[in-house]
Amino acid sequence: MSLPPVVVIGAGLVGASIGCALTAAGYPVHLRDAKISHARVAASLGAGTVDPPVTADVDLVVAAVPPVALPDVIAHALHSYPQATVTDVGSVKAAVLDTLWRRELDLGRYVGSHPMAGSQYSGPMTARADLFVDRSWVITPHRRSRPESVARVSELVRTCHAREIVMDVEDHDAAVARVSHLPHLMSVLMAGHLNQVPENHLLLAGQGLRDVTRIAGSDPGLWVQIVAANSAAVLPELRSIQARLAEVIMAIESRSAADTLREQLQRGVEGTRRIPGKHGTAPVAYSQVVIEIPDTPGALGRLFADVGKAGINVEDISIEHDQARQVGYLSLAVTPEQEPELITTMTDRGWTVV
Ligand SMILES: NC(=O)c1ccc[n+]([C@@H]2O[C@H](COP(=O)([O-])OP(=O)(O)OC[C@H]3O[C@@H](n4cnc5c(N)ncnc54)[C@H](O)[C@@H]3O)[C@@H](O)[C@H]2O)c1
Ligand SMILES: O=C(O)C(=O)C[C@]1(C(=O)O)C=C[C@@H](O)C=C1
Repeated sequence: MSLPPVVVIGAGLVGASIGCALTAAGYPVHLRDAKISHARVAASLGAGTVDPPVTADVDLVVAAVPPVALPDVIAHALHSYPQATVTDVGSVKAAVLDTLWRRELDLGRYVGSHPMAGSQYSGPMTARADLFVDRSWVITPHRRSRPESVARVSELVRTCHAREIVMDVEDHDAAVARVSHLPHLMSVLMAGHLNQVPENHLLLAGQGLRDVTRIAGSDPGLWVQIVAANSAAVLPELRSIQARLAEVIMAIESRSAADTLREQLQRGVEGTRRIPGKHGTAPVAYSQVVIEIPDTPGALGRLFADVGKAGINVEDISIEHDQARQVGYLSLAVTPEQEPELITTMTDRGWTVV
């Protein structure tokens, strides 16, 4: 039996990634975007088709547009696809729902959601079918959401191989202020500070700086909307960090305050340990295997092929470029048990393990 059509409105990073995951699972996906070129690029990458669907057959609409456009797009979708459950993937939930309530719409078929996966990139070119694999995906039903619509969004989450978490909108917004929006602003402040660092000092940048600034490369147009929509939850978090920063400054200023500084550093260690592992389980300490790769076309592909042949499950990767030599360093995170096998396999295949 063929699966019912899904419409994805907004064929950017998140929308096109959902389109790719649904297409891979056999769903016919119809892509819509204010920029037809985005929908076409997404279609060419396997996210669906730009052809219009038969409206009455559509059973799910996913709104993946920037936060300010969400209320209009959701309201329009509820009207245009009368049989469909409508969900959105916006990063902030309460403001959108409040706007929809004020319009006095029948919201029974609307259930908000938010995949906790993305990147610093925008647009369909950066879409990936596996973006949501093992990531949390929050579903935020409201008091009028129909159970069958909630179930339809759950199925979307499962199809994208994500891990469902159900929350109400206020709790969701408080949580993302802490684990997404505040970290984003911290990264932005750190990266912005680099504008006053001379170039010869930047040459010394290692992985630490890259780790804390990656997300600062995100689209400011999107993030100004996210922070504005969640300002009530973000402000107390910022104030709390402001107080901690003042404590750190005082501790460093006053030579006798080493204990205060140590306390802050220890709090940091404890905080990192509280971040759950990939599957929502206790965090796992992975081993990092660093492999030197020549800066030549195809080198990365060959390396991944060799890792694949070894049958080793890589949990995370990062690449650092050597500023002076034409090489890069690929860091592969694997379980401590797999580390010796990976090192042996890669060395046998002629790679330099650093
Ligand atoms: N970027 C992330 O990491 C991330 C992660 C999870 C959720 N989100 C949320 O997902 C949504 C989309 O973010 P993104 O990163 O994919 O952005 P994006 O810029 O990559 O894609 C947004 C797409 O929506 C299109 N669009 C804009 N207004 C439209 C309208 N009125 N009608 C139809 N199409 C329209 C744009 O042309 C673009 O193709 C946002 O609400 C964001 O909060 C983002
Ligand atoms: O990994 C990243 O690049 C992200 O920042 C993704 C991230 C996050 O903070 O986790 C950013 C905003 C979204 O609303 C959801 C996910």
